[in-house]
Amino acid sequence: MKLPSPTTKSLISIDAFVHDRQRMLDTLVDNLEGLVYCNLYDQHWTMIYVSDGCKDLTGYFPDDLIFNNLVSYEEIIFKDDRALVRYAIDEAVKQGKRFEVEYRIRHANTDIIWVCERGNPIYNAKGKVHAIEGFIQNITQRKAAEQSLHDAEFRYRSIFENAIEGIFQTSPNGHYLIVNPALAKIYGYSSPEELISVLNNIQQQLYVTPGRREEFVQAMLANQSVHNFESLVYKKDNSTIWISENARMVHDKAGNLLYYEGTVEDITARKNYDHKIEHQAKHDSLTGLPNRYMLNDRLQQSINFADRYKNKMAVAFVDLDQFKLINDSMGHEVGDQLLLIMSKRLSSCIREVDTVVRLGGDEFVILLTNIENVNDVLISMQRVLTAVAAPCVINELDYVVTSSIGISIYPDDGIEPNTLLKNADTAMYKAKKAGRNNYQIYTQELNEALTERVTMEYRLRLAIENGELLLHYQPKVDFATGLISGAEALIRWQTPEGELIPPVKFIHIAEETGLIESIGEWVLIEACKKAKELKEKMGRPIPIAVNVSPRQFKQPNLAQTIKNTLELTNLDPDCLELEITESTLIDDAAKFIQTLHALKTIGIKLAIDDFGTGYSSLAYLKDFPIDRLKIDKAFVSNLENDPANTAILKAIIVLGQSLGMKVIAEGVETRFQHDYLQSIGCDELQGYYFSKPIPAIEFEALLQNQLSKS
Ligand SMILES: Nc1nc2c(ncn2[C@@H]2O[C@H](COP(=O)(O)O[C@H]3[C@@H](O)[C@H](n4cnc5c(=O)[nH]c(N)nc54)O[C@@H]3COP(=O)(O)O)[C@@H](O)[C@H]2O)c(=O)[nH]1
Repeated sequence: MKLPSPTTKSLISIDAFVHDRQRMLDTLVDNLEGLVYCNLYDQHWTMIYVSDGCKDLTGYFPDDLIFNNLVSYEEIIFKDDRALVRYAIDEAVKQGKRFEVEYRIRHANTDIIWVCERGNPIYNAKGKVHAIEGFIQNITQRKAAEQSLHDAEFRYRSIFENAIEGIFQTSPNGHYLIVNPALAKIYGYSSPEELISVLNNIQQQLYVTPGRREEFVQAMLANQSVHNFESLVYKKDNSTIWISENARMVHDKAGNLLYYEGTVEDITARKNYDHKIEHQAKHDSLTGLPNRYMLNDRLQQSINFADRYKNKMAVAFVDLDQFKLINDSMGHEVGDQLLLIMSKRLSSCIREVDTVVRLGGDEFVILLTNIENVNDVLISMQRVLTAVAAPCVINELDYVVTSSIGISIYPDDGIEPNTLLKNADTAMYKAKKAGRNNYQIYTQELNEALTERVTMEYRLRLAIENGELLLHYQPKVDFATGLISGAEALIRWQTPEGELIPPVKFIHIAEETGLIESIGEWVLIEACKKAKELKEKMGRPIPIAVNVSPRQFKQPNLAQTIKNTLELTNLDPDCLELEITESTLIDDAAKFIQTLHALKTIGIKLAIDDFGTGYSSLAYLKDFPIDRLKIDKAFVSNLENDPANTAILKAIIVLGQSLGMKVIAEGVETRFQHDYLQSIGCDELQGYYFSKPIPAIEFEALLQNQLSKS
């Protein structure tokens, strides 16, 4: 096929096509979002061609810029950026390359606009640059976005770099990917880089507890994150600190685990403080020994141990015998030192696996574990007795204290911690009773005695409330006249069932529990009322003696109570006598004498009861403002069989009378005893020979009988 030769018509259509193409390009260029230009390579960037986009970009019409009619492009470029633009273009010209430069221009409305200019130099036939052509685009929005991204990045970097908490990313296989300076510092490294390169196996190098990293990973898998994951970790220098980690898992879009990221806080100070507080709560502040709070824990542990190894454990309740006396008389400083010494001695008597607990005051508990043979416990306790009783020097003075120890054995004497403690306490009580400085093992009989005692205490409280107590009176007879010279009021407990309980069965319980104080007051009032009544009925004073127990005697307000009672009952003081046993002075003789004088000033009579059996030193006797010595019945009752007693009786009578006291013998049961005592000059007698203690009404009848005969 032959091609048609060009005709005039076809030449016209080619022109038209060329023209159309130019128009299309012009349209395209003018509609571009930006400015297409061609300028001279001169100092004004003199524009020789500017597309219509000029107006939108710069606010100027193209004609304003062409040949710098109104403004040159150099002037439109933001002043501070002009050098930058020139440098970029100069470099491109030098190297014959395209250029791209971002800078600011000032819009005709004075706004600053970011633009990106891309262009290239145009060379003439001699290879000299005579123009630049290119495209300038508004990039203000992109720049703003970049800026805010940059700002945000800067802020986050600043947080990362300056955070106090450590921040990390770690790979699932235990390598650090990124750490901040704070984490490096927490772990003792000079920089994050050093940490990442040295600490390259978290599992082995970081955690003190083996398997802790595994626990971290497990916790992560379970919850996708960990919170307050506290661990002891090694620092670079191998010292340890406590940290708390909060971290989460980070996955890619496909759900694959990328890394863990989280924070680390050094909580060593808090942990130490918590530890200190916990230690304080569980230990005695003076001795540092575990305290009562810890006892149950340790006791339960020992029991568990005994169960596991099928053997026994022992609970020993240790009470220091003379501690209170030393503490009260020498002051708390000496008391504290004594306790410190004792706690060390106790600790030195036991094995590492055993525990000494200070319950408070002078009470300690020793827990002995892994006992194969109870004899071993006794050997340990003998060691304790010996260690405690060794003299200790405090402020250059020697102090000696002993201990009373009660022992209970698991499981023989109880399987519950409380039962074991209670039973050891019961046994300790028995050790005290047995004269102190000894140990006692708990027995069932001991428990029964204790139960009886507790029951008795309960019943006694009820008896006081229900008015079941009453007084019997035992006459005292004057040897010289044969007349009743007074009486001793002796308490009885009449139960609703009609049983008459003698005082030996309950006075000691009242004394131990403190009930004696209210009982004593009641006895005093009853006895004073009776003495007042008898004086009125008989027309002469019939003094009544009441027994004052050691605990009552130590009441600071005893003298005042007596004064009040005398006032209340309107009784003359010389119609009341107090009988005080010798054992009352055992603790503090000076205080004893001081109280006697306070009582004496009231005008009442005072008698030393059970004289000869107690501890009163004869040297003291002369200082006692005493009216009567009452010879203990032990010297009287055996008179017939033990003639040695005659010498003692004679001596007491001579001694008492020479000190201006009357001497009365109690427990006189036979004619022989009566006659003998009379023959050696005893002043008065009291005993079954004349009368047993009898109800008030019978005593009155006796008095009436004597009165009618006189
Ligand atoms: N604090 C208080 N103690 C009191 C009170 N009432 C009594 N008591 C004390 O109880 C102990 C026992 O008293 P009791 O059973 O009443 O025995 C007294 C007499 O019955 C007994 N006695 C008297 N004569 C004879 C005798 O010839 N033979 C003999 N075997 N016993 C006899 O002696 C007891 C009186 O002793 P004492 O007090 O030492 O004078 C006793 O210790 C009482 O003190 C009270 O109210 N408060």
